[in-house]
Amino acid sequence: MAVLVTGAAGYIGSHMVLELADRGEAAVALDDLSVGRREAIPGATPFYEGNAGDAGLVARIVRDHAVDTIIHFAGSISVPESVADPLGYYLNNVVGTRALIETAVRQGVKRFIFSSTATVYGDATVSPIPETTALAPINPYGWSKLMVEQMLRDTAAAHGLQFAILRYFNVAGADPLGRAGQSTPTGHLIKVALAAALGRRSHIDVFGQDYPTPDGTCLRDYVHVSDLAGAHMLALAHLRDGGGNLTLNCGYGHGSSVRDVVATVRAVTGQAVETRDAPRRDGDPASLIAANGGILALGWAPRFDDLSTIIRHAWTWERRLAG
Ligand SMILES: NC(=O)c1ccc[n+]([C@@H]2O[C@H](COP(=O)([O-])OP(=O)(O)OC[C@H]3O[C@@H](n4cnc5c(N)ncnc54)[C@H](O)[C@@H]3O)[C@@H](O)[C@H]2O)c1
Ligand SMILES: O=c1ccn([C@@H]2O[C@H](COP(=O)(O)OP(=O)(O)O[C@H]3O[C@H](CO)[C@@H](O)[C@H](O)[C@H]3O)[C@@H](O)[C@H]2O)c(=O)[nH]1
Repeated sequence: MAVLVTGAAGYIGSHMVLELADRGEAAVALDDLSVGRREAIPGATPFYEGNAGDAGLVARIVRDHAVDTIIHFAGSISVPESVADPLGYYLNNVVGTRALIETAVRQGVKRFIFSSTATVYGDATVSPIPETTALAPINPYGWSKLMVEQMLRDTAAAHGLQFAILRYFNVAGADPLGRAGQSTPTGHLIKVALAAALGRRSHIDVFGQDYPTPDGTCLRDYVHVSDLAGAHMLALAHLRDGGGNLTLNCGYGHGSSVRDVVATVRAVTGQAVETRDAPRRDGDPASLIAANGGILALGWAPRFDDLSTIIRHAWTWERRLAG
């Protein structure tokens, strides 16, 4: 039996493929390479280039590799881009995923693990945010993820598909052994700040300085990508053992501000990173910090819960990419 990883050539998917290989699991990789890079997938892992919403292709992969679990990372991921292009986001994230879930059901796939996001909480009024908090996204990206969550619950009730919905907070860092990292283009804060440290940007913009947070900039719960891959393995083991369906936050339970991140980037890299105050960015909630009792109860024991370590691993990767 094999695990199909969609979006496997992307940032988190490529770390998941490594984690599965490290644990001796059979994995198959699918990515349309719209953003991801073929080189991100280890040569030994079977790779298919195509769309996760292509029912014919996915059915063939499921049959040829005896896929019993799909871990679905493929999707469009940028909050500001979703504000500018909502229909593109609903097409890729909702319409495409609907087709994938239907193929899973038709082909008898047992389990589906879905990349959701803290963005489903919108401007949450509690911190840290428990999974039971009212869901009220404030941007199309968050809505697209929430729609898929609902589809999964309804499909599970009707057809018995097992699911784990994992709501990631801000994923960051890189494989500690240097085998993978964030190669896909992104406006994520740590990537942008490291580009400035490398001299590839003159400065970084700080979007908004008047949020209701201790230093006026947004708070985020930065979670190491390898710890996140580990959380998926726990969810998979739980479902395999016949455990109930899961909806769980994945974060460490504490936040860092934009200014904290910049200060840590300066400390880790030894470079002066210039910041410029800029207006708020559309669709940004002030604070997103996980209540993580659920994933901890599953046995999650994070290894890299430290912003300096996260940034150090990312810095090692960025310097390697820069050649
Ligand atoms: N990075 C984060 O902080 C974060 C936080 C919360 C949730 N997520 C979710 O995690 C998942 C992975 O995110 P990432 O950071 O690795 O993004 P990424 O852009 O690096 O990877 C996504 C991959 O999916 C591929 N892809 C996109 N649409 C596709 C399609 N229709 N068919 C096949 N392949 C397709 C892209 O080529 C890319 O390789 C996404 O679903 C994202 O919404 C990410
Ligand atoms: O050049 C920059 C880039 C970002 N920020 C700020 O830094 C914070 C983090 O932004 P970013 O790294 O872009 O991540 P988010 O917008 O928080 O979204 C990420 O984290 C979400 C979960 O919390 C995921 O759902 C998304 O896919 C993922 O992009 C926000 O306050 C931004 O306004 C800046 O000030 N300057």
